[in-house]
Amino acid sequence: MNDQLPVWITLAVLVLGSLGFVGVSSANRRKRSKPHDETRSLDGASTRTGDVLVDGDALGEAVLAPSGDVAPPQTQPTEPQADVPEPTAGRLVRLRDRLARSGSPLGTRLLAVLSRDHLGEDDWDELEETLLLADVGAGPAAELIEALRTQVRVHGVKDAASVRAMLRAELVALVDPDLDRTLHTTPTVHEDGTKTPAVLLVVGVNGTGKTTTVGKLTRVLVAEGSTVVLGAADTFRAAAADQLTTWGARVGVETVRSFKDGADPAAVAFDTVRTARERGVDVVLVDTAGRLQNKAGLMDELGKITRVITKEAPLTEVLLVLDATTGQNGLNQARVFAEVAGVTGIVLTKLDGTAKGGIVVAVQRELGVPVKLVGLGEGPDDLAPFDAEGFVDGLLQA
Ligand SMILES: Nc1nc2c(ncn2[C@@H]2O[C@H](COP(=O)(O)OP(=O)(O)OP(=O)(O)O)[C@@H](O)[C@H]2O)c(=O)[nH]1
Repeated sequence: MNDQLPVWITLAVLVLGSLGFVGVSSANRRKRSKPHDETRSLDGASTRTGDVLVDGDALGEAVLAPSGDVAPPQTQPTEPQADVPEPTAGRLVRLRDRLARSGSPLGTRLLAVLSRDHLGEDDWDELEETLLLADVGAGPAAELIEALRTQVRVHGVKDAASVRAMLRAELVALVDPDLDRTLHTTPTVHEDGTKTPAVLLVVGVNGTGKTTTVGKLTRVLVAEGSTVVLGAADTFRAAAADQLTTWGARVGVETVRSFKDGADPAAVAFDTVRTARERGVDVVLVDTAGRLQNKAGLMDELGKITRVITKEAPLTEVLLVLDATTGQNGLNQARVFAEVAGVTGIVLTKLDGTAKGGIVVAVQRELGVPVKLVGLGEGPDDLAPFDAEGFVDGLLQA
């Protein structure tokens, strides 16, 4: 036995040593994983966050209301500021490249016909057809043809440069440079120094690009020096809130959201605006679900969201997001939203994916609301403030 003592001692040391190693290693793992398991919410309350919450496991019980369908909205902590968004000036110039890639653009075809030596009835018909195919709409197309006919009668068709100048002037008039396209994002600062945030509600049919637009617009506002809070009131599609949170986190902006599927979107919207007020934030952007079940349902949902928001702060903009590639079909759906939501501006997305730039004109005419922003791609900074001259130059130079 005594002979074997050193062997036993050596074995005991080895076993204890390896146990010790495992213990330290686990402790380190726990330490490393702690930030994922527990962080502070905007309210300073300790909540568990991270991948687990996104997966929506039993953790929900810790952060959701114990009973009832409506979950209290949660604020999602953000990662350190990572991106520096591009300035917005000059972004519309990209339209030219994007249109050039979309094949047989409107401007090129119009110029080709107008540059012919003697314009006969067939040529005018061809011009009108080109405008209709580009979704300009029957009324505006007829108006433009009439104006061009008058110009040609008075001045004649001369060199390419004057044809282009004539077409440019008439297209700019059609798109209407006098419409007020200001995006109202300025908060109201009161005498006592408190602030009422500007509140922008973003509505539209699903898949048109609402969440992406809110994300891109957040970047624009951050680049301009505003503080922003996002509200994920699209509680219909769980991934929409995750998507929005990611957009915000990339520029250090926080998102108010619920972790319960189908939670009341109005509750999320209300909490977002209240959070923004309490924190003295400049702008609130509220993303909504695009369910167009029926007009009454939509009216109920958007009506309720609007009512609860306005208890905290007036709505400064209701932006209708419209997919430029859906043409007349999209317009019909947009009309329903415009009727129920009191739309103040249009965001025309996916303009990069269509040669039919004429939809800008049709949309403004049909809805009586100006296009304020255009989406020119899927990139984070592919959102441009819209102006008539820049847009027409894009069409004609493509
Ligand atoms: N090419 C292009 N794609 C865009 C543009 N804007 C959005 N998209 C894409 O359109 C798709 C739908 O965008 P979302 O932002 O999820 O649309 P949504 O309206 O929020 O959809 P729901 O949440 O289902 O209502 C995504 O793949 C976006 O990348 C744009 O201007 N150009």
